[in-house]
Amino acid sequence: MILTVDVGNTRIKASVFEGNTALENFIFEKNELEEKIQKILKKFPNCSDLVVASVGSIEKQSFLTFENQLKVHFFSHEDVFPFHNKYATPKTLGIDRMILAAGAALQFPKQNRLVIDAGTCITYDFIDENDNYLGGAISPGLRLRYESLHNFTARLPLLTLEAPETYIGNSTQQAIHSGVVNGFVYEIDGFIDEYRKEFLNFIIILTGGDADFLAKRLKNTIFANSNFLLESLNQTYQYKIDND
Ligand SMILES: Nc1ncnc2c1ncn2[C@@H]1O[C@H](COP(=O)(O)OP(=O)(O)OP(=O)(O)O)[C@@H](O)[C@H]1O
Ligand SMILES: CC(C)(CO)[C@@H](O)C(=O)NCCC(=O)O
Ligand SMILES: [K+]
Repeated sequence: MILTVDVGNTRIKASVFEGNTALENFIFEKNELEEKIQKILKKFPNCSDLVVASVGSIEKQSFLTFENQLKVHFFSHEDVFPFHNKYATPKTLGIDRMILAAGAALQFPKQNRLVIDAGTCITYDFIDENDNYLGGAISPGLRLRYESLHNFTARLPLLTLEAPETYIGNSTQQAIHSGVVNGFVYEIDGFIDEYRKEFLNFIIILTGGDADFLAKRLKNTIFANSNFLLESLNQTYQYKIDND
């Protein structure tokens, strides 16, 4: 059994895998890290490996306390990945994006893939059919858009996610919901259309905290898998073991 942990910029997600099957998923805050992991390990004492991808503020040292209980692997740029990295600054490429790209390459061999992660940030990652990682885009996620409108203006309230009634918002609240949610949807549909101009065929994987909300609003029909990063972490770890 493998315990995978994704330290994002907002919260931490974890999943226990038996082979390729996720047995249980967990979401918790950064200050609960040690307590929650101990709880998971108590519930699943057969966990032999703890595998971490962190883009958040939590460093490798925070996981070393578990080393007397199981094998700990903290993914870094030094690991082997199943793609050729064409990013001009490979050392600054987010480890979450590398894991997503690896998962896409391993799960969907020999085809073009676009991975869209709608989390704190929206990230777009393209891995072509020859397993070249080309790059993509980074933009603010849904909650970040609501927060930045409020934080950097005097008059805009902080709203929580709500589906706008129409694109013509007829009140401050509706105008903000339209700008944030419709802007988000148009952005993603627009990017997909742009990729379609250049690549005849590709599969799209949509993941992240806002994936389910998004999937039903996109013009393009896309299958959402909010557990894709943790699944990819599990698979990339198997790949690492087989190729080290
Ligand atoms: N309880 C929650 N707390 C925070 N965000 C939530 C929650 N439920 C849904 N969301 C949505 O999830 C998005 C954040 O996504 P996610 O939780 O995947 O981010 P994250 O943990 O920072 O991961 P990453 O850094 O990989 O994006 C927000 O835009 C928000 O709309
Ligand atoms: C873009 C985020 C914040 C998304 O989680 C993360 O992948 C990151 O910190 N990336 C570093 C910059 C880059 O990927 O080029
Ligand atoms: K993200």
